Amino acid sequence: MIRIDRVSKSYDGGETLAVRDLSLEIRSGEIFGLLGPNGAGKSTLLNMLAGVLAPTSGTVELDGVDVVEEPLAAKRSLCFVSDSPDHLLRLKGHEFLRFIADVYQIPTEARAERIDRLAREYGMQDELDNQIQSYSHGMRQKMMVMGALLPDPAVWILDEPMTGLDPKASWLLKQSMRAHADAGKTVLFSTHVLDVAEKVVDRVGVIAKGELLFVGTVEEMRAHFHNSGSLEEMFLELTSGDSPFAPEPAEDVPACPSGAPEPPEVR
Ligand SMILES: Nc1ncnc2c1ncn2[C@@H]1O[C@H](COP(=O)(O)OP(=O)(O)OP(=O)(O)O)[C@@H](O)[C@H]1O
Repeated sequence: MIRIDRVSKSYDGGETLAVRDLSLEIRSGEIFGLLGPNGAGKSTLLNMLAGVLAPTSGTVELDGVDVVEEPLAAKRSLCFVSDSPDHLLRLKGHEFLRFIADVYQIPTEARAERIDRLAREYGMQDELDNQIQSYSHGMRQKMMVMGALLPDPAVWILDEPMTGLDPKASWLLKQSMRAHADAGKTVLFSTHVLDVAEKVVDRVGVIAKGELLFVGTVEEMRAHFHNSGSLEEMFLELTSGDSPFAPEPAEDVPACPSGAPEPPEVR
């Protein structure tokens, strides 16, 4: 489970407020999709959850462990795929995966079998002896995803994980996400690919200008908007400047359209 309590993050000495007083709980056993336009604050939020960035204020807990107060314990319970798969580029594929296995103390007997299985699944068997810097963008992304799948931690945080993956790898990743959540673990990912999100998520959160505008299932979103259309249509409606949910509304704009039922959680 991920608990985010009144988290804010500013950059440039407070000039840019990337995440604003955001609270959210993501449950064990669910796949949660974080959606939002460019610059909405998704990566900033995910980096704070992963302990890469410190919040300016507020707290984050992973399975009850505070990410700032107990960084090592928190990191042990999570794997993070960032949106720039450019880490440890000089390592060869198998060195990178062994490094991950060491960090997460995966027993020797299990690691060879898991690395072999992941490499076969993602079609990377012939690449493991090559340096990651020689990989294409999609191959780097596959390697980062394999690194996240290897330790099987309680929480997966994936920042735009489908970007650059070929259809088979993308399908495999979706299957793995479902299996992970069905095993009672937590999967949080951000994406711009709304038709993928619609198929895979249990709940979505829509963020714009650092604020959460909606949290709920796609069905709840449809009921709220009286819309039988796609997630994409509702997303565009929700994040358009005209939306009553758009951040920083004029003071006389109501929080909900009149006559519309209250959504499960609208912020
Ligand atoms: N290192 C940084 N220094 C200053 N401002 C930053 C930094 N990183 C992000 N920002 C700003 O914070 C805001 C949120 O950016 P963030 O990268 O979190 O958005 P995002 O939703 O992930 O965007 P995208 O979908 O384009 O990846 C933006 O206004 C961005 O310009």
